[in-house]
Amino acid sequence: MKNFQNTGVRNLLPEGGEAFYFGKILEEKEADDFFKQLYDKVEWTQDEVIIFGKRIVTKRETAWYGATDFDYTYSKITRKARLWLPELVSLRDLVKDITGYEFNSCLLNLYHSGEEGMSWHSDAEAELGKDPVIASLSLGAERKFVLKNKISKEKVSVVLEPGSLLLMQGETQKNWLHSLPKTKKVHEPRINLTFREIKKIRK
Ligand SMILES: O=C(O)CCC(=O)C(=O)O
Ligand SMILES: [Fe+2]
Repeated sequence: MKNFQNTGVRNLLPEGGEAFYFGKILEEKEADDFFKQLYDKVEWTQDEVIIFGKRIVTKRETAWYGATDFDYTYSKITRKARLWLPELVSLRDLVKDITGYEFNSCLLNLYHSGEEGMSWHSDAEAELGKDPVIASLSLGAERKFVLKNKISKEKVSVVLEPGSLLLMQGETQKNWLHSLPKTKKVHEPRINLTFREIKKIRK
């Protein structure tokens, strides 16, 4: 596991995991350009989720990309990942230069406004293996991201700026949940990319 403390990047979590906020790793213009390219080029799809037995189509849109067309299951539906776009390769490589980690897949989320968010969860799918490393890059609107300890319920929040990077590693997914709260204050869209390493690729 990599340590970033000596680079001046602080672990936001007091215990039980590591969440390093690197701040902006892209200049404003670059972040804007990536936002526009991805907004247009990514094959966004709305997810269907079953809540209280009812099939509901989420407003938030998602997409999976990666090195191969592996199968992934998301809210109980299995789909095939799409192959890397050039923009995603550039961002993946940038994240690798900064963190030292290699990733073979990326989940993208498009939140059209503050009315869309993501509820409490941890990224602990079996495909990711034990103690996954997840690099989260944000574009577009600034949004608050909150981590909550599963036992003590202690909360830690951070504002994810456009062009910024957050890295979760160690036992973060085991001990902490995270969410992107809805907010009435944000009217602009946001794209989030979470780079992940799928350990067992199913095709
Ligand atoms: O949009 C975000 O910042 C969080 C996304 C997230 O938690 C996920 O995709 O698992
Ligand atoms: Fe997540």
